[in-house]
Amino acid sequence: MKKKILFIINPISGTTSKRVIPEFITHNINHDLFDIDIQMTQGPGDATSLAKAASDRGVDAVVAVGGDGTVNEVARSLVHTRTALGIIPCGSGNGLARHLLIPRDIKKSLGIINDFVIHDLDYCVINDMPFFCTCGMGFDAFVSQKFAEAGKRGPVTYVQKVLEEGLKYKPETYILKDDTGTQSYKAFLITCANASQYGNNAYIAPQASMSDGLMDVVIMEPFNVIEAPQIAIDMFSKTLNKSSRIKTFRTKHLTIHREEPGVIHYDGDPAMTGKDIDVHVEEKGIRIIVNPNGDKRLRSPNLLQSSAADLFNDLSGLHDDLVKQTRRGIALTKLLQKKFGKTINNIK
Ligand SMILES: Nc1ncnc2c1ncn2[C@@H]1O[C@H](COP(=O)(O)OP(=O)(O)OP(=O)(O)O)[C@@H](O)[C@H]1O
Repeated sequence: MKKKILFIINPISGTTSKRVIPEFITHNINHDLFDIDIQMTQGPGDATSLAKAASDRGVDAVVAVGGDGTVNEVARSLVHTRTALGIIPCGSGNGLARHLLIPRDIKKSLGIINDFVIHDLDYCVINDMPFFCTCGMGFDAFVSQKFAEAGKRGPVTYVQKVLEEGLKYKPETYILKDDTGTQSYKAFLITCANASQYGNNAYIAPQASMSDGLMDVVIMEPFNVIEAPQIAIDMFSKTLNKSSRIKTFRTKHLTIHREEPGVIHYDGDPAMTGKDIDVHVEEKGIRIIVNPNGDKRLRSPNLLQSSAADLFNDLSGLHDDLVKQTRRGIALTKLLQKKFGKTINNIK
């Protein structure tokens, strides 16, 4: 018997027109294996209700044709059901698709749907909001809010926003609690990562896995202007875990307390929360059509990237030591000046 697939297209995702996509899907899907239906969303939230109705009537897979926002809207209706999530990446960031090594070439990503290899993978929940890629608070949530307000789409706008706002952003203090204990951090941002990247190959948690039952918690501590470019380079070279300004650990369940209520993001969409935030993993809670030929080594840094990151972080450590020693030197000089000043005054 043929399997049933519903394709849900978000016409405003990404920067290119989706007009020809229905025809493209109809031409390239394997009609010997699948009966398909294609629907366009009319507005935000539409993908969630369309996917829920499809899952309720026993459709085998719902394919999100869009970016991480569309994937999130579809996937939240499919968790803990038999209906699998498929992705044709057409957004601006495509974080989950990139993590899963699903190509942005529509013909190739349709080939993956035709292969129909399904894995049970993890997803996470922040308060009561499911996310599949990353959630966060601090600077990344602030940027996602600015991005949503800007109303424009595309990576150039996003980078422009990051650069404009990054210079003004003030770190906050967060108290993190998991089964190993409680720790307080002053942080520029905190990300909980189910998958490895924000999108656009910005790897916030290069070693995150969607099949380990754990999330990677990434704490980015405040950094100075000299360190900022290297942090950006590390993010795009998959070597952020080597940075001295990054603390990471893995857990199943985390609570976070911050001084004031504020904005968080889940899969790039902003939302307001109170001072207390709860994040947990739902192990193997969603079925996803994966790329059976994806080369996982592509998620690791190459030798050059890895060595460059090691070298910079050694230099950065040296710089910190020098700063500390200079501070100690200044303090010692002041002390000596005080002592000698007194002695000289006494001699006088
Ligand atoms: N027909 C529609 N008109 C307006 N907005 C829509 C429509 N359908 C869906 N949306 C909203 O569009 C938003 C953006 O979609 P999506 O995240 O898929 O694209 P993107 O932002 O370009 O990609 P990415 O998240 O990968 O950067 C979603 O949050 C969704 O709620």
